[in-house]
Amino acid sequence: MRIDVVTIFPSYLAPLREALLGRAIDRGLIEVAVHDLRDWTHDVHQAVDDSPYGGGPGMVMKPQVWGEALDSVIGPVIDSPARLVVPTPAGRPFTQQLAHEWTSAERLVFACGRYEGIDQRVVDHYAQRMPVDEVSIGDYVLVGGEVAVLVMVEAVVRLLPGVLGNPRSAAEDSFSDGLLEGPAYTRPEVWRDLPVPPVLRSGDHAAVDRWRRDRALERTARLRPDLLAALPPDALDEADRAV
Ligand SMILES: O[C@H]1NC=Nc2ccccc21
Repeated sequence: MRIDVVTIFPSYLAPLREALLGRAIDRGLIEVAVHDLRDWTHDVHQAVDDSPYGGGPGMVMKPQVWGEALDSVIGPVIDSPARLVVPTPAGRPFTQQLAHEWTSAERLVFACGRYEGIDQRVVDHYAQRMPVDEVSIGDYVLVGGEVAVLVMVEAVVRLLPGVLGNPRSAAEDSFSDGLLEGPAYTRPEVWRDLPVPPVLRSGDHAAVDRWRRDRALERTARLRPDLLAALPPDALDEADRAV
């Protein structure tokens, strides 16, 4: 998978080259290119934004600059293998399911908006030619899309074959079965007078699996009842319903 990010703060994306993602790049599992939007400005001030039509606070990013940048980065959009992703608080929610969908994309191109966003005609123009997703990572407002891109790239790349050491990890994520993960423990057996739940040291795998499922159901019911409500009817068996 090739990932391109266009931003006015390229250094914000430096973490993409660290740790797990950095290793995925080194191993050739992904290619990552970060582009400075200002490279496509032609004025001495390298202006990328302007006042909003209709008035109002803040600034809107100029369509011309974005058009030149995205044409250059995406290349010929006819039958382009790329998806254009525009992080915005006014977008559809980014979810684990969307992360899985994007793993089949040959290319992901992220357009990082700052200020009050990007002139809508940029999305409208490219949406006529290729898949464009306006996506939010949550109902709060960040200063720009760069942090959202870090979140989304990590969520997608970790799902790619070969990236995680243990593929079971991705299969057993929170949300993979629609529930939150239950609590996890490691040595020592007792820490500050707090013991590890004995069942986890019993060696009885069926009992451990049941215990973990019960804790996940309890945690989900307590913290995310919406996830429980969204489960398909056959997702919970009789033992689950007893929790
Ligand atoms: O992903 C969004 N969530 C919240 N705030 C944002 C601000 C700019 C771009 C994207 C987002």
